Amino acid sequence: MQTLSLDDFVDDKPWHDDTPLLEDISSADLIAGVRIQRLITRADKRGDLTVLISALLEPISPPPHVYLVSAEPGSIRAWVYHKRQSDRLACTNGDIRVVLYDLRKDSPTYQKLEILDVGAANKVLLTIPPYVVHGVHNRGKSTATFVNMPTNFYDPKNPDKARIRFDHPGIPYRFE
Ligand SMILES: Cc1cn([C@H]2C[C@H](O)[C@@H](COP(=O)(O)OP(=O)(O)O[C@H]3O[C@@H](C)C(=O)[C@@H](O)[C@H]3O)O2)c(=O)[nH]c1=O
Repeated sequence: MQTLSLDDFVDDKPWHDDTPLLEDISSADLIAGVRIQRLITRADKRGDLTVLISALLEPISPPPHVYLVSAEPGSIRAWVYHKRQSDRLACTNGDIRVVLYDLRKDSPTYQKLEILDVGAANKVLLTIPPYVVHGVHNRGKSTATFVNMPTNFYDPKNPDKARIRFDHPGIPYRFE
């Protein structure tokens, strides 16, 4: 049997398909600075692959920190905002509602509420800029996961996270 060498491997051929990678889901009335990009899943008989973020088509701020959140059915993570980082939530499974609220007094969308239902039926990369208040609710009957690829690393000695209770009356949304 001839000894296998690296040269015996065959390089993948270039390929292209018409499904745009990370296409913006245009919604003119989004809260200022929020971005929603559609995630594309490519499947084959072995399973599937979904690109969560890529610098292929445009420069990105490379994520210095990436983590996976598992949300139990009915669980609520709200309300939070970050002062220095943008969150980049890749939601690809489950039935997740992300609620955004703009309390930036100088924002053109000040006091705008945004309700986004994402996950298996609407796979997205959601970019949430600093100071935009957000909450995440797993409305499904099974555990859901999402990946966060924030623009800053998380420092336990100086967590960049400000919170208020999920049912604060100052935010015009009730998690049910
Ligand atoms: C963010 C983070 C938290 N942790 C720890 C802190 C804590 O013990 C546990 C859970 O962290 P938190 O309570 O901050 O995570 P949580 O409040 O569940 O926040 C998550 O939910 C959504 C709404 C977000 O906006 C993200 O910030 C995401 O971190 O994990 C890390 O070890 N590394 C990290 O990068």
